[in-house]
Amino acid sequence: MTTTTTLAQVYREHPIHLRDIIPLDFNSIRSVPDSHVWPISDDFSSDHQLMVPIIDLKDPNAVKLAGHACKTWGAFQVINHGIHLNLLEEVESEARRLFSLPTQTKMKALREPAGATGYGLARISPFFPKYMWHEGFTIMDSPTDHARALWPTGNARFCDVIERYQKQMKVLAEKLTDLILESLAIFREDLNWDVGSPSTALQLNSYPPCPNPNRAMGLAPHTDTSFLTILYQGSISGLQIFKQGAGWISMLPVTGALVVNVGDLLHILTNARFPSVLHRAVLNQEGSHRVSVAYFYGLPIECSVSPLLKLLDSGENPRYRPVTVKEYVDIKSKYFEEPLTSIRI
Ligand SMILES: O=C(O)CCC(=O)C(=O)O
Ligand SMILES: [Fe+2]
Repeated sequence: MTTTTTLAQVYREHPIHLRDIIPLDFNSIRSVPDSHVWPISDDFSSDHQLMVPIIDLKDPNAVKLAGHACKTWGAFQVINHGIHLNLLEEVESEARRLFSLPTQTKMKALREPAGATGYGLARISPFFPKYMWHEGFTIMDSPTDHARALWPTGNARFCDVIERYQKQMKVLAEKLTDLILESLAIFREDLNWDVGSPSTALQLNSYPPCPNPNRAMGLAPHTDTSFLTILYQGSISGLQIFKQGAGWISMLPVTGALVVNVGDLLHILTNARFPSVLHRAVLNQEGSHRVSVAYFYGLPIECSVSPLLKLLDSGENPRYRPVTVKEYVDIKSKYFEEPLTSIRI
């Protein structure tokens, strides 16, 4: 008998303690509690002049530029991506509407300990000694169940915007995947991706105004478990990526642009030629409430991922053993720090 697993089912095997799910009641808090105080870091505000590439998808050189950006940065921003600014603004506004609900209402959609969707802290929280100044809302497939809990009498607008966004993100993620594969001279036929549909998730993030933004962390450094991630961050900065030799670089918001991050699965497939980018979100110094919307695009859960031999230089060995997406998500849920090391050959 074959059973098809879903991403949510993989997460079910890694229950999280409620204390690592329930966010702080940010509305009632006047100072940063010790549980949320991070060691002072002098690198929160990065003054590097380096600029992550902005790629125009209509540029005839887009393929080459995307390949170069993935290789040297593990990230880039895209413009002319085909998603209307209106829809980006609508999804941001729905996210703000959700996070502005009273705490008791948001708690009605709280993620369950063994759950994958709903309101709560980031999944990476248990791996850090301090809590983040963050609340999130995860959607997989249909948003309706949680939306009904949040707005029992009227949730059509939220669901409509989210569903339109999910649909368009999927189209864009596929377009970006084709672009990236083309930059590597890889054809879809070289891959074994026809074993199900892509595993995707939509993550709404909220970073409420913080009384002491230099002592708290928005979202701690991590790489995404996806193949690639498409992030809308509105007009408030906060996202930073780590670049070897340069340190933390701010990803400055560009009106209407979307951030594309290389995720772990693309990292494995390319034998680290396109490295998954370490990134974090720091808090806004001016006390603005920042929200962001991340679309994680992953490969089918049963798909086996390994470095493509076609990409290896002569004498270069594959660094990673083959893993299925399910197995990799499982490993990352257990060993947050070194998931890629644990599959090294
Ligand atoms: O809010 C941001 O800019 C980053 C969000 C992020 O990295 C994530 O949701 O995985
Ligand atoms: Fe991320």
